[in-house]
Amino acid sequence: MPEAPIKQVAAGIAIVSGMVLVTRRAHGQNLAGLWEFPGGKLEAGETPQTCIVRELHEELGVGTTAGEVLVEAIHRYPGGAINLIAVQVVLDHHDLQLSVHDAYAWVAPRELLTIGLAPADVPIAEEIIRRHG
Ligand SMILES: Nc1nc2c([nH]c(=O)n2[C@@H]2O[C@H](COP(=O)(O)OP(=O)(O)OP(=O)(O)O)[C@@H](O)[C@H]2O)c(=O)[nH]1
Repeated sequence: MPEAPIKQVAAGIAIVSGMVLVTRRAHGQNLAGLWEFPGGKLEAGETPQTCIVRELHEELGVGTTAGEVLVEAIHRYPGGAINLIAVQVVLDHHDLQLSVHDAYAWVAPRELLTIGLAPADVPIAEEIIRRHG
């Protein structure tokens, strides 16, 4: 069988006072209980930046200014591969309204590897630690 194409996924990296925003995948979702950087799959015609602005509005009820791509990393899950594109973001405010996740947290960069991140996120966390840890 031909391999499915790699899904392009944008993830927002928001850092405020040295702390990084992470969100927890809710019960019933793929990878439930694991922490991730909020975001989602690119739709046709989207850049990582336009995608992350749309996703953070949908998922957290917040406007965002999207900046540079920090790093991207391909990860192969049993169901197919994703290319996780970490986009630096500045949130308009920090009063977040969750709609698809069941929790959010601000964590120190070096804590990222201890909280139970989705496996695809580990190289992203390592890059954040290199730059901000
Ligand atoms: N947004 C986001 N998704 C991630 C991260 N790490 C990671 O493995 N993923 C995976 O990338 C995909 C993102 O798609 P999505 O946010 O649109 O989620 P979804 O549950 O609708 O996806 P699905 O079609 O796989 O069920 C999911 O399969 C999710 O598990 C991350 O840090 N942020």
